Amino acid sequence: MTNYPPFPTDGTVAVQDLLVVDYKLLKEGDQEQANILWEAATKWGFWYLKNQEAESFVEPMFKMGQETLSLPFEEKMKYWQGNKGASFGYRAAGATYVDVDGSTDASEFINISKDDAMAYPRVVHKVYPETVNAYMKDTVRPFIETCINESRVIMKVFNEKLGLPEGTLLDLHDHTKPCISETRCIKVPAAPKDTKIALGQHTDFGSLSFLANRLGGLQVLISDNEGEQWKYVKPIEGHFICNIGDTLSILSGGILKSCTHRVLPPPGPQAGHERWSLVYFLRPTNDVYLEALVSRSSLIAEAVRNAPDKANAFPEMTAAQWFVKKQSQHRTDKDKGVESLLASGPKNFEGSTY
Ligand SMILES: O=C(O)CCC(=O)C(=O)O
Ligand SMILES: [Fe+2]
Repeated sequence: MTNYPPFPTDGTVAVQDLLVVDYKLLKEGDQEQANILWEAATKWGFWYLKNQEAESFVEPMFKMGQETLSLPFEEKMKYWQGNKGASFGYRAAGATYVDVDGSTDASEFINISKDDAMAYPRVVHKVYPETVNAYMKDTVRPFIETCINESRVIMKVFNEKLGLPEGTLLDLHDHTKPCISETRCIKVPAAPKDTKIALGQHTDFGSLSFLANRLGGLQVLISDNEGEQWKYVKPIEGHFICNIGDTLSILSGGILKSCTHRVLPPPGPQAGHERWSLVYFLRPTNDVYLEALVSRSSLIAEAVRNAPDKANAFPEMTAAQWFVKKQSQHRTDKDKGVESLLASGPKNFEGSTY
């Protein structure tokens, strides 16, 4: 991919240093790495994963994303994710509000379901553009499979540290069952006009996210003695940026942290470059009921006892139902049909006026 200018490390922007977990050692059972992972996941919910095994698929995944998102708008809208809570397929930039003043995001996605990639050419949920299908067997599927394998190593550590019966978290994320896990390739156009926020603040819905980005822009909301502060996360080549999402935080009674984050246009000398990022979102199987696993771990039971406000905040529905609810929030295209969106054209979706 392009040779980008460096991420600014001269103190002009606030940067959050994340702990680095060595995947290779973690997989071999190294206790020190397990402790680093646990510290990162319980304090901040974000960490770098080095020596991860999916790196050879990252560039081809970006190529797939570039070929797909450079298709004409009308063509991409044939694969629209819709506005009824589904996620798989194409999502135009500007689909969500990022501020109460009505400004919208500037990120365009192609989302590919884990179930569809695994079953390809059989269709489980959705059909995709030819530019995706051409990469399905040699790139998309092995990328997802590698992320799943890595998630299993990480989940085993969490399972043990949380004192859960063996295999509990793996069962709740059984990759052979239907679920809403997906991979996402994201484009933010070069210097979107006046855009201050490329992707609005959010927590990830699912359990674990594996993110590869080349340019800065990702910010995490950190609370410390000085209060709350947005800090950039510096992309490091070959490293995934991993984070905990809401469902794993709920299941663990809040012990594992789901950290709020957002994306700004790239900072400093990186400004004005088109920004690409890639994520695999590992989510629970559809039927998992979202509540803390208090009856299976005394540690989780204690955490919930100590934070009763959190205990009352459980969604009281399954992962699949809650996802539909979350996906429907803050949408700009709520009541619009595909015809009216096509008639407005992509201009309405480019950049924001915030
Ligand atoms: O593009 C990034 O760096 C982060 C994307 C993200 O947070 C998301 O898609 O949920
Ligand atoms: Fe996110």
